[in-house]
Amino acid sequence: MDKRQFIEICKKLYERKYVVGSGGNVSVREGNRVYLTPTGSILGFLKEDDIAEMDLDGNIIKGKPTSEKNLHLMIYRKRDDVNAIIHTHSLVSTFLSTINKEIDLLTPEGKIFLKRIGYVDYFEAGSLKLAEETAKRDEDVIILKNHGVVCLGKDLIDAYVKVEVLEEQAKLTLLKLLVKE
Ligand SMILES: C[C@H](O)[C@@H](O)[C@@H](O)C(=O)COP(=O)(O)O
Ligand SMILES: [Zn+2]
Repeated sequence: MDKRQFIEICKKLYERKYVVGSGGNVSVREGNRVYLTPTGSILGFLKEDDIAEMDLDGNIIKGKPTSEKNLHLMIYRKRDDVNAIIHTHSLVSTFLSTINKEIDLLTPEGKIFLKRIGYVDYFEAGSLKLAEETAKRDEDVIILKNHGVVCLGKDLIDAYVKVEVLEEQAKLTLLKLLVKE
């Protein structure tokens, strides 16, 4: 696992304000091992040695993994094609979920990179129910109502691009709502 890239991506998510404070979490799967951000960590300040480790059965090998570890593990167990998961609190993507507005895929970027968006009702952060309901979806981009987003990728870069393109499509959707015809 490329720990340098893992840390770099986490830093980018923080610097570009897809998360603030200790929000958000990231994981990468390699074989039976899953590498995750530690619970309560600030993604912009992580060091390689902070990265927690689990196996797909849920055994903790190193550190204190994210409180959303069950969400990450349940998705990996169901989706062999997914090797990276990014959960953020992207502002506009999350805001639109608070007013029950779906995100329109308004440009080729959205159609090409996001394809379909799934929606999950509000369930308590870190709960098994949130993990179960999110893992039920078959999209690669999932909105967690009144909470944030989850983007799945074949690798970390793939998941990261989805986070960025999703927030751009959310901003376009908001602008469209604000502009009176
Ligand atoms: C309230 C939590 O921050 C929740 O939003 C969780 O989903 C999150 O984003 C960060 O939790 P961890 O620090 O446990 O990864
Ligand atoms: Zn969260």
